[in-house]
Amino acid sequence: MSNIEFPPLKNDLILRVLKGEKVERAPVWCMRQAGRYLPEFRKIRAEQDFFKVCRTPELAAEVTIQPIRRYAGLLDASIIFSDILVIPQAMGMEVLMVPGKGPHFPDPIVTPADIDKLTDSDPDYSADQELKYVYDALTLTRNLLDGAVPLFGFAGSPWTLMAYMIEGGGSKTLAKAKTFLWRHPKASHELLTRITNVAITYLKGQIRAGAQMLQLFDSWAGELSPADYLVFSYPYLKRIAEEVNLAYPSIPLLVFPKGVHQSIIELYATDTKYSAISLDWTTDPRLVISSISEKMERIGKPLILQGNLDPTLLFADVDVIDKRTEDMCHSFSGANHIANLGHGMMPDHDPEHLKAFLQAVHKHSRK
Ligand SMILES: Cc1c2[nH]c(c1CCC(=O)O)Cc1[nH]c(c(CCC(=O)O)c1C)Cc1[nH]c(c(CCC(=O)O)c1C)Cc1[nH]c(c(C)c1CCC(=O)O)C2
Repeated sequence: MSNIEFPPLKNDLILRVLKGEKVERAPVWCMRQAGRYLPEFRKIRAEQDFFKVCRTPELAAEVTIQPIRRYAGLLDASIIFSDILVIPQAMGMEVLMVPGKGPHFPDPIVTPADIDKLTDSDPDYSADQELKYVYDALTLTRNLLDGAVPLFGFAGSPWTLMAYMIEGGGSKTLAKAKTFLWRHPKASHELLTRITNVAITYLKGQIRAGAQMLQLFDSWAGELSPADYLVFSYPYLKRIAEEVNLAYPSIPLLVFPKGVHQSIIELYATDTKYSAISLDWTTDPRLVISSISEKMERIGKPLILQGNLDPTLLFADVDVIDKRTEDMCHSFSGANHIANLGHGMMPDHDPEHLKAFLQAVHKHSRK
């Protein structure tokens, strides 16, 4: 935990759920809750480059707190405004955020020799130094939150980051990244190991700076077959949880392996140090709960699941949002539940519809 003294926490609902406690209602937050669907965010982005916001603690803190302010009393967690791609940047790669298009790497990894250009193998390399601006943003944000809600830190999974570093941006098929795996398995494992090492340092640094929980985003998990996932992604995420948990056993770790199969979700629940697993909307929580709750009881670990409303449901009418959120909350009964969307907020979502979702969770998840 952090040695810094912070304002006392006023809402610890999500932290109690993550300890396995039974609580009065499901805590709720949303992936990408700070973002372009909020006019107050667009106002800042109209004047500032995306990574400038990430690198300026005052701006990152302001944008992190915007949804907490707007939805006062309705959100139960904040997540530091940053991006998973700060790790590739911290390893020496250039990443631009192109308006309307998303992330762009002008000089992606094409051959195994390109891995040698990454800076993390330099003798005087320090991931903590490269990423200090995120630590500063976390410390400032935690102070400015004044204990309203706990603060998440996060990182991308090694596989998802490797895929971006090779694709050079978004992709429909990940053909380049996967071709690299098949052609260069040894270099792939070297790259994954190096990203893992930086991620572990980075996540521990986020805890020292004030992060109270951490989420690992494996957004491109579902692009790998279950067998390949067990070779190229799962072992690295497992190791991250082991090493962070060893250093800071009281900090809860969450993992979002988007699009994976049931068998992988079960492995995360039973065989890793992750406290909670975030489900996307294509997974039926009832199936996860019915197939593993007995085993979880035997091993003495609570089953804690996060999710999983289809984000496009926020485009529906508010009465539909209310009903579908009620169904969603019920589908998690039998597990400790953290309500969330099954993926992030979208730029054209209506802020009032997010409010309807948050209110519906408060209404329908009461025990
Ligand atoms: C894959 C991924 C990225 N970034 C992230 C992921 C994992 C989660 C997921 O799968 O969505 C994680 C992320 N990105 C951002 C956050 C901030 C915290 C929060 O959740 O509110 C978090 C946790 C801000 C952001 N990251 C980005 C934005 C929008 C960019 C802008 O302001 O112009 C925000 C608010 C940009 C980004 N960053 C990334 C992409 C693909 C894009 C473009 C998407 C788009 O344009 O909507 C990479």
